[in-house]
Amino acid sequence: MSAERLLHVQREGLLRALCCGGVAEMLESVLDLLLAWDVLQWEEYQSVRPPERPLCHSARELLDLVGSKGEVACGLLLAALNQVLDKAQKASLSFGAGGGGGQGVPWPLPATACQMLQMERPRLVRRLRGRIAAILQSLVKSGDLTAYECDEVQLPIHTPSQQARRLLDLVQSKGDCAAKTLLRLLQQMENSSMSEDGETALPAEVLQYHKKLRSSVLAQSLFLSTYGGTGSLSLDDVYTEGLLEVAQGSGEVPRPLGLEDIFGQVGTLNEEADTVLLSGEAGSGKSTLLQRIHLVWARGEAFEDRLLLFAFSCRRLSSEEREASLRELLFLHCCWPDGDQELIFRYILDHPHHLLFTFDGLDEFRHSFSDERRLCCPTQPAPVSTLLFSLLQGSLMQGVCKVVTSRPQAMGTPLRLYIRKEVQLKGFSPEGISHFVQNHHRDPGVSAHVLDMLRNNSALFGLCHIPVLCWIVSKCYKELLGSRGDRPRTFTDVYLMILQHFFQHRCPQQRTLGSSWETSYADVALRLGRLALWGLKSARYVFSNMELLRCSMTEDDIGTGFLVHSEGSPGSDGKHYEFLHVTLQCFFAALFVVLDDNDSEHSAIPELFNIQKRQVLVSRGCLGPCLSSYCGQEGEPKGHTAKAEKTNLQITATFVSGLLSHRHRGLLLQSCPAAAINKRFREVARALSQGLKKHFRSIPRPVEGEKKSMHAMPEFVWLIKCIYETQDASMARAAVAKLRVEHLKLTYCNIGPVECSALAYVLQHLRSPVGLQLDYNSVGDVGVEQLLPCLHMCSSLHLRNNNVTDEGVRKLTEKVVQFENFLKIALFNNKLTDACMPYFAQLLKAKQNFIALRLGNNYITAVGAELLAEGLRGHRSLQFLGLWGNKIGDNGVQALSKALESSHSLVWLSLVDNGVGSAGARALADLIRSSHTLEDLWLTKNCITREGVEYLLQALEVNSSLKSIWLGGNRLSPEDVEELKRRDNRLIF
Ligand SMILES: Nc1ncnc2c1ncn2[C@@H]1O[C@H](COP(=O)(O)OP(=O)(O)OP(=O)(O)O)[C@@H](O)[C@H]1O
Repeated sequence: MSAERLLHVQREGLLRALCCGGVAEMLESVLDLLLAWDVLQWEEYQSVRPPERPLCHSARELLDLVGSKGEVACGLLLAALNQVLDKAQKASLSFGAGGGGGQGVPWPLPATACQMLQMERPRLVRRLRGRIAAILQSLVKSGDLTAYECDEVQLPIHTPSQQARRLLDLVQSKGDCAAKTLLRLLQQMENSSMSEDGETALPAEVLQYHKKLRSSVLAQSLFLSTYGGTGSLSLDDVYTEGLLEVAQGSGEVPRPLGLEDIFGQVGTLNEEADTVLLSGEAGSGKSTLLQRIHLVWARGEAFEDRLLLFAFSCRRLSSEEREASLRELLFLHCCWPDGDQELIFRYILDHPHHLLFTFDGLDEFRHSFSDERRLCCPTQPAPVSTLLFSLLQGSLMQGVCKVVTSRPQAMGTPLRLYIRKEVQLKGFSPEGISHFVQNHHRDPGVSAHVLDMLRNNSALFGLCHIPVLCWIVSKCYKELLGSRGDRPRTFTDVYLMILQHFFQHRCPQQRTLGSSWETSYADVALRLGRLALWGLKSARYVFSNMELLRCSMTEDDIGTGFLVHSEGSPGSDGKHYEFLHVTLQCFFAALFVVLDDNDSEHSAIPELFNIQKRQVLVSRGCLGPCLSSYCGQEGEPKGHTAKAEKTNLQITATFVSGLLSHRHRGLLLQSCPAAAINKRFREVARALSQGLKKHFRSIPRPVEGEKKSMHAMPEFVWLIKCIYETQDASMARAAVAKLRVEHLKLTYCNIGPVECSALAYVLQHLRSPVGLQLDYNSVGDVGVEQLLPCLHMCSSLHLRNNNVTDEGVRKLTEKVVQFENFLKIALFNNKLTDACMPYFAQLLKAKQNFIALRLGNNYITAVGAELLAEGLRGHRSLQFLGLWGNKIGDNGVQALSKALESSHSLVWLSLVDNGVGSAGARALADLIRSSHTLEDLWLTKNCITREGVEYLLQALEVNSSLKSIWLGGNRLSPEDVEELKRRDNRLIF
């Protein structure tokens, strides 16, 4: 279709995209390109540009104007739109052949500096954005601009991009001399990486503000809040590096990152966006990591290019009900300037690249994201939600780096569009756990004891990968050492331990929780639980004194230690409190759901578990009536709808399952009648069974020739975790009794060791074996160990990208060697070395029905290949062997080929990117000669020369089963390739 026609038929969609969110930036960026490509003349540009006219008028006029200029102009407009619009906006539009972005057009070189300003306009706008004040100052000094013109350019109603455009227009109107000065100044600044202030020193007021901000951030970040502000444990003493990875989809292989990488290029998905998302499950350490960033910045140990750091808590921002401008937000919420406010704010606006904004806990922000209103003006008051979202998506303070933390599921698609990159926090590694415990217990005897105990209880060790649980376990080590009988292995077990710890701390003479529960603390737990649940259902995590009173909380209740002081929102009166950690709030909420007997007619359980009805729960469901009498009205600010955070409700439901389990019945029965407990347990069982059935019903019919497969969603994993908490084998058996699939896919489901324990607990009851695909998770060696109990029901195990090491392989192979059904392993992209090759060799020797071994992208060398060859020699069933991206070289290939010569089963062999040369090719030729089964041989990206290919060709003469040898990326000239292709079309380059 012609460009003219495309413009015509898509007019409505194009207008919508150009006016998206009522912000002019999209249209103005398109205009920049059209001006640069000479599609628009200067006068035409002036006549269509906003803000001289309403945005939609400008957009319509632009389409009309370009439409009247013919096919080429229309093509270039489409190309400009293709460059400027984001992925989601482009999804429903077509850009025709000009969609390449106008980059192939041979533009003449600019003859004058003014022409340069015009032709380079889009890039210059970007380059100027953070340097406007400095450039203006220099241009005034050089006499090219007046102070009045300077002020005009910098009017605060304009965004930095608009200011850059106004500056360019102004300088262009002054002529070539001014244009040359501007280009020179910009170049000088970039070359010397000078600050935006050019040669002028930082104003004294700004310096003073910087110092004040530093000391305030330092004071706030020195101690970990979990410790109830006791100040006894500084962040320095206890901080342990967590595992950080860039999210999938960035095209990069995940590798552990350091703090600096959060701000670097690695993993960038969207160059134009400024917001970095730091995501992780509950308690994985997001807030602590942010606190670490604050601390090292405040001490001047890192991120020195960020002069000012503004740290926000979304929890606190949530309770801000007044409208505020950006200026108020910065000064009131972060640090009040003692000096000239005007000057400091001006500095902030002019130096976006010197600022860092952090927003902790976006999942705790009570208001939904809305794209309807975007704010550009930094002095205009607006609801805090509008301010926050305008900052995150960049219409406000473009160019400022923002880091926002959130649980993964809480970050909806609309906001994800504005994410520069996502960095995932995966909790502690096994070494991290040891490090944390040693930091926590400076007495080496105690830490060794705790670690020993963890090593002997792998389910608990798995839980400790989540830092908040590691903290609880370390804190409650005495309770743990004293625990007899049932060893703690579930979330609920661990949280009951902290309950016991705090209550016992209040009343040391009572030795066990059992004896004190009913008499002393059941009422306290109920009051805390009521407050906790009320908070969760309306996404409240900070409570005023008044709210505590409404839930009948006493000073003594507060003294138990589960609530800690919180700052509340600025300007709010009286003391404020929050739970030690939000997961503890979930635990108390669960206690309330399980124990409260005031309203036995209305059980909260069905709603808590029912995913679809969950929004109802927030506004008017069963939890509403049973709580409102205690806590009064919701008190939502007008125009806002609060939303309960779904993962917190899921965590609460998980605890409800655990508390109702038979193991903890004794405890509950002291405060609640048995009939009520039994009824609630039945409700949980029903809800879980219905939830799973819903998943099973959604399994599509298998495509012909393919296995029946279920791609599980994170919600499925949550249901399985609830079943694990119940520790009820019959429930686990019933859960999968009707699951009839051959393949269970759980990729990208945030599966760590804890989830592995739960999966194994349930999947061991499957009726027939499944292929279990756990690619792209964080299973690790501990997770592998947790999976062992279900491997007899697995036909294959896929663990691509899961941090598995040789130790994990040892445990895995030792186990699966006994299982007849187990036929395939895929461990692409893990941390395997030569040391685990004897385990695979042994597996192959012992299992003569094994089919596929895929070990690509690990650290296997010739030594490992030789060890593996031991197992391959004489093996009778292996069909697929994948060693892509290792370093086995010629020697390794020689050993493998020799061992495989006797194989009557091998169909597919991959040795891509392994440093294989012609000697290796010669060895493979022998294998080809002897094999009657091999069909595909992958040798791409090696260093095979012409000589090596000749060996392969000779062997092909006597082999008719081989269908293809892939040879692209070897040491062959284009002429060689052409000739070789002709000699045998099974050679593919
Ligand atoms: N890197 C770390 N070093 C030491 N302790 C840590 C670390 N990360 C987390 N912790 C411990 O775990 C607790 C919970 O961590 P944090 O609050 O940072 O998790 P989170 O991911 O923000 O949780 P949520 O999503 O539930 O708010 C901390 O208070 C601290 O005790």
